[in-house]
Amino acid sequence: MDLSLSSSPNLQFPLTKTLSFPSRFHKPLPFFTSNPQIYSRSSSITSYHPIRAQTFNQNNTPTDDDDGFVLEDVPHLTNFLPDLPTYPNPLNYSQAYAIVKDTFVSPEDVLAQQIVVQKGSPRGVHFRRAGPREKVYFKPEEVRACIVTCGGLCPGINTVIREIVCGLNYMYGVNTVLGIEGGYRGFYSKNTMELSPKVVNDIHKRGGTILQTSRGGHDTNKIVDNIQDRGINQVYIIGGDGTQKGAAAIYKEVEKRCLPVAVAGIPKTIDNDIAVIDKSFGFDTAVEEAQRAINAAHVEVESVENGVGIVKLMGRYSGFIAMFATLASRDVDCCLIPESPFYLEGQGGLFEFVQQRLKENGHVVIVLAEGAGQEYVSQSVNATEEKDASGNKLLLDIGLWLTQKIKDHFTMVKKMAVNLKYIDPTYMIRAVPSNASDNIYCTLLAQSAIHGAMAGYSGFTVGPVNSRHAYIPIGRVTEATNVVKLTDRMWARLLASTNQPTFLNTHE
Ligand SMILES: Nc1ncnc2c1ncn2[C@@H]1O[C@H](COP(=O)(O)OP(=O)(O)OP(=O)(O)O)[C@@H](O)[C@H]1O
Ligand SMILES: O=P(O)(O)OC[C@H]1O[C@](O)(CO)[C@@H](O)[C@@H]1O
Ligand SMILES: [Mg+2]
Repeated sequence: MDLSLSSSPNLQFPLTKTLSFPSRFHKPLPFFTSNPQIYSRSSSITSYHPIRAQTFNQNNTPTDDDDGFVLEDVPHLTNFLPDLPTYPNPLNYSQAYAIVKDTFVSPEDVLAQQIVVQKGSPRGVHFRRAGPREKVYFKPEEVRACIVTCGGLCPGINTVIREIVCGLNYMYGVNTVLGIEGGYRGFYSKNTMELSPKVVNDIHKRGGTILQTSRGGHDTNKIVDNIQDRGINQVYIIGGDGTQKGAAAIYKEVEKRCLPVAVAGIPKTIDNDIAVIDKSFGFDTAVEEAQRAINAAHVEVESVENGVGIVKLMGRYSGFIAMFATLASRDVDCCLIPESPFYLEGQGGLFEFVQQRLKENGHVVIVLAEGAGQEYVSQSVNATEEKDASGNKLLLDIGLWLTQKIKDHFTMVKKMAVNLKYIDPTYMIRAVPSNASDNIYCTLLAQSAIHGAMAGYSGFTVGPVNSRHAYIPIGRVTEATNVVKLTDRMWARLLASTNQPTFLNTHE
């Protein structure tokens, strides 16, 4: 199966033409489509359509033996700049790669989205494998890269920044990397920070982001104007689903203006709510850090009579942190997440369960994701819907609400004194530096993003798909939110571990 693109870095273009950086008012070239005989490509990365790859026989005639193989490919700069010159990859001369057997990823390497398949089933969706390519589309000395961090914090952001700066420098000899301060709006409202391996050397030991972050303030035109004005030709964008949507908009504008600018997204979200990728960086650290809060709750409630510990963890729409922290801890009696509605009163309800555990064990620990039961809180406090600067709904405090409900129920209805301890460690678990495994993960993400940008890919998000890193079209990761699927086995594993109610009974 020939997966080479007429527009991909397969050494198909002569190295003769040098391309000057177009001015901001450069007239856009007509949209370049790749050779339809070889491949058909979606012109939009935001509305996402899977594309079927076509196979060819030796006479270059299309054949029909692709077994349902679909490649969801990422854009390449040559889509709209077909004459971009290429250069040998500097990794050819890198000591680090001197004895590596296969330094370069074959253009034919792809990763399957589904690895559990049945005999005879279609081969399904694939993504381009991340990694260094034989030819690059940038001269190292001409690269002016920038990094921006947007959205909420997450352990590991500084590690990604460090590894982009060091990777660009040590692997590709790039000396100019600018830090955009304060998120998207920093492009047009702040000065940049010069980043060198020396500047970023030990930032991975700190939580947060040395570049600062923000919500809102995404003005695509102003951002791209600024990219042009500063002569930036590689943009590394670290952030969650909102940020990746912003990255897609930047890519579209760059494409419209026909700028030789690679736009690479690195997915960041403590909630692990980004689709397609195996998990997001910082998530494991957050789960580990959450253990400390759960442990504290357990110690507290074990040491008193009728102790009820409530721990609130992050997770707006996705209860992954709560689910994995519960599974890891084994001190948790009940885990409540946004995906699984619960109820308090009656048979199979939370009150009944709490009472039963108090009777059996003398204490109970409840972990809840911040997005759980929002409908109850908003009803009870009659709240108006407030949003943050990015348009995300501001959540009401389910932890406080539940604490009060349990207290009222047991003291007033059951005439039973309970000892309630409510712990809200939400910001603590995302402010810590990343742990060892997340640091390694961040390094791979950064290096994969660099290889992709240097190879001329653009408008992509990098991330692991079935443990191997892939270049994923941005639209593919933003079209849906990754949530806990109650019908998958993992939630069943949690229920089997805690033996908590499923809340599936119709409640009276
Ligand atoms: N649809 C969109 N188009 C362009 N920009 C967007 C869009 N949605 C969000 N953004 C921008 O992306 C940035 C970050 O968005 P947001 O605050 O939603 O965080 P996030 O990236 O989703 O991260 P997290 O949810 O993990 O905190 C903001 O600057 C916001 O303006
Ligand atoms: O208060 P902030 O910084 O806007 O962020 C809070 C939100 O960010 C997240 O951590 C996602 O980044 C959510 O879990 C949480 O609701
Ligand atoms: Mg988000």
